[in-house]
Amino acid sequence: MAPDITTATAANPTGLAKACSMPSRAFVTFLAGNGDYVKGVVGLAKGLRKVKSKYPLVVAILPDVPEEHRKILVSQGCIVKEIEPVYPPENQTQFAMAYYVINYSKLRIWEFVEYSKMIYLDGDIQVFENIDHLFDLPDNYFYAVMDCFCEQTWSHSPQHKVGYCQQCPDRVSWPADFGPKPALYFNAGMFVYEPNLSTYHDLLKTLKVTPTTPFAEQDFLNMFFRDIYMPIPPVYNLVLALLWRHPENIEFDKVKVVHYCAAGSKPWRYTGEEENMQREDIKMLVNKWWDIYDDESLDYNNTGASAEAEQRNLQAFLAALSEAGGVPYIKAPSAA
Ligand SMILES: O=c1ccn([C@@H]2O[C@H](COP(=O)(O)OP(=O)(O)O)[C@@H](O)[C@H]2O)c(=O)[nH]1
Ligand SMILES: OC[C@H]1O[C@H](O[C@@H]2[C@@H](O)[C@H](O)[C@@H](O)[C@H](O)[C@@H]2O)[C@H](O)[C@@H](O)[C@H]1O
Ligand SMILES: [Mn+2]
Repeated sequence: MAPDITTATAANPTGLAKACSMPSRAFVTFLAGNGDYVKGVVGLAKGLRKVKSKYPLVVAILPDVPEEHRKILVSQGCIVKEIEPVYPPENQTQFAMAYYVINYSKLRIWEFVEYSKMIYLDGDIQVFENIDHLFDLPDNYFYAVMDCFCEQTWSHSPQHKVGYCQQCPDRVSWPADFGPKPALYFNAGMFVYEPNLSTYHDLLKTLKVTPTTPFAEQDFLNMFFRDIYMPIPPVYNLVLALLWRHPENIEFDKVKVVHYCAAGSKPWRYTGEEENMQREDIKMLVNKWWDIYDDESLDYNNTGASAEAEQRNLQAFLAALSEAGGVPYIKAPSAA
């Protein structure tokens, strides 16, 4: 019986991942608009290549991402998947940043069930050390790094008002008359998850009846996954504010993943004018991001990865064809 050869895609070049039920894994990020976040995604693609990750980068793009940006992403070896926007119920609240409304579209990545496990990374994240081992974390949990409530962006929240932060729960204890202490809360710029259709439909159904809140999909994901959320160390998602809010929680030299989410810290927009942006550690991290972005040796077409990928795909396809009773397949000697 010939294997069910599904449509070959960049992620599944021989269309055989399903037929061979290979557990496939990938990093995934999200890109919207025709602005400069595409630079963030290119930087991320090159950073993952620099750390020799075994897994591809999928980019979930909204329809408003222009063809020119899509071509750039494909030329950098990304697997580009267009998604439809997800809109929250009508907007009953002021988002911490007006553009956060588009971030609900991130929920579409639960539909990517051709992958058994994925690591989501914001486009303003850079991976400076290999984190492929996170794919081996036990299934059925939602792994992410705890956020911080100390920045002005949290001024709307009761915890900010009393000076409570989960990063240092003993500094100011949670007031008894505020009711139960809030559940641990993660930053949604990076998380390890398993795509799943029933979870996906449950997310969309629940969203329809959930009032919007200042941190948009991040608040929603924290509510939805609160029972299976498993905190992982901040080295996997350094929310920059921790450098000045909770330096005692950070071993700077051990940081593997940096999240350029503090105001003024997006490397491709960096001017150094905003608060904290003249710190030596911030300037060093912004330069490290640019070193990767500007490194042409990390471009997909310069790394031989593309030629290797083509050879691998051909071998896999011929093996499958042979298995399916097609042409006899004799493994070619490795070119190397
Ligand atoms: O105009 C935009 C705004 C956001 N994003 C994507 O949405 C993510 C979340 O937004 P952002 O990182 O700016 O939020 P922050 O982490 O800074 O709060 C970004 O990293 C991008 O991947 C995008 O592609 N275009
Ligand atoms: O749409 C809501 C966004 O909320 C989060 O960003 C915030 C949050 O981390 C605050 O705690 C920080 O103070 C702030 O700087 C930062 O921008 C996620 O990084 C982003 O991916 C996205 O979910
Ligand atoms: Mn971000």
